[in-house]
Amino acid sequence: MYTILAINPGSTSTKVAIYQDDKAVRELTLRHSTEELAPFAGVLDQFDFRKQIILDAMKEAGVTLSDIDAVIGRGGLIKPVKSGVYEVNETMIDDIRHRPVGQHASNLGALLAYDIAREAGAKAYMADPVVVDELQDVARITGHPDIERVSIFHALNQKAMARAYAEKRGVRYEDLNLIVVHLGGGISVGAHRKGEVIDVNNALDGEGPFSPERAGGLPALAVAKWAASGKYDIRQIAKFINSRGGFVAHFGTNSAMEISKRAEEGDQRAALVQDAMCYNVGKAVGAMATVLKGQVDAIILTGGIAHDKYVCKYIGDMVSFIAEVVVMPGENELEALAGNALRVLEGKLTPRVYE
Ligand SMILES: Nc1ncnc2c1ncn2[C@@H]1O[C@H](COP(=O)(O)OP(=O)(O)OP(=O)(O)O)[C@@H](O)[C@H]1O
Ligand SMILES: CCCC(=O)O
Repeated sequence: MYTILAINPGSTSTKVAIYQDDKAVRELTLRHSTEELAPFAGVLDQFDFRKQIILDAMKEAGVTLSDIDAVIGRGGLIKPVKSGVYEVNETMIDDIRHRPVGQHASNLGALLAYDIAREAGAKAYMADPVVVDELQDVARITGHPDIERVSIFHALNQKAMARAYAEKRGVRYEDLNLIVVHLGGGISVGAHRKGEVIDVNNALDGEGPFSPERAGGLPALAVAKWAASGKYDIRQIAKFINSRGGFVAHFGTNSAMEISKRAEEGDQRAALVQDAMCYNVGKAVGAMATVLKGQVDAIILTGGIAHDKYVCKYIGDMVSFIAEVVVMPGENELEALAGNALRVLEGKLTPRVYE
């Protein structure tokens, strides 16, 4: 029997699981409020804070470091890579520490996995990091040659949910066209054509719908004027876009659950902004339906906010004319991570090498 530690640092949460073969013996989701994360200047400064949560979860489960056979983390902003499982190596750690493509909680996934695996004398892996890149060429081009679109999205959960949906229907993921909408701290809407995400909004850097923490697409000239105003430096502007935008900017909270509650209780501003988020998601789904030329087998709504019936109905009302809307709330990330590590340990899968 193999013992696997799976680590998923999300933008608003830390999720940890301990698996013995394919059975979860402990699963923990700890949500982090905007105030709790505010003292940390950058994501990497949260290393000790997040590591302690993981060590506590292990202690509660009665699992010691020497029990661990593999550690697998949700991976971060490294160079664009193919979908798959990667062994965490020094090159990857060096890129995350010194040349990250940006700030994202999942940057901690590989670092924490590597650190804990080293202490446990085991190997560390990551699977389907947020930089999985399967964009079709035409989707990379923008209206200026200096700026190319890049693929940054919830690759692990989007693919895990798409595969789970295909399995439920008794077909192969590679035989379906799907639009997968991840509704989390960030929101990504991906066009999956026969197993490849040929277009998706860069969910971190100001594309697509706004979300609890991200500003989403903003008018470019307005942002340029903001930058030229001298009121903010580039780090502050980056934060407005990718961690202190959306609900955080409007209301000071990253909790979609709280905004939903406020809207239900009659707060009209909360209701309008919540509707605007849903409206933008609906529009993004419409765009991805055209990417798939209308040949869409299903639209999958997933992530933490997909628990919210109002949000799912709003989006569903806008897009159900395209295809069946399937709600798969939460995420399959820990299970997907642990399953990948198990296949490596059993010798059924050879991890890719990050260069
Ligand atoms: N039952 C629920 N109803 C409504 N919203 C919910 C519910 N549960 C969680 N959420 C909201 O979902 C959001 C977090 O979703 P999720 O856990 O998928 O994100 P994350 O993993 O922290 O970040 P990301 O997925 O962007 O990496 C929060 O805003 C939270 O308030
Ligand atoms: C997964 C990267 C995008 C985001 O968190 O918004």
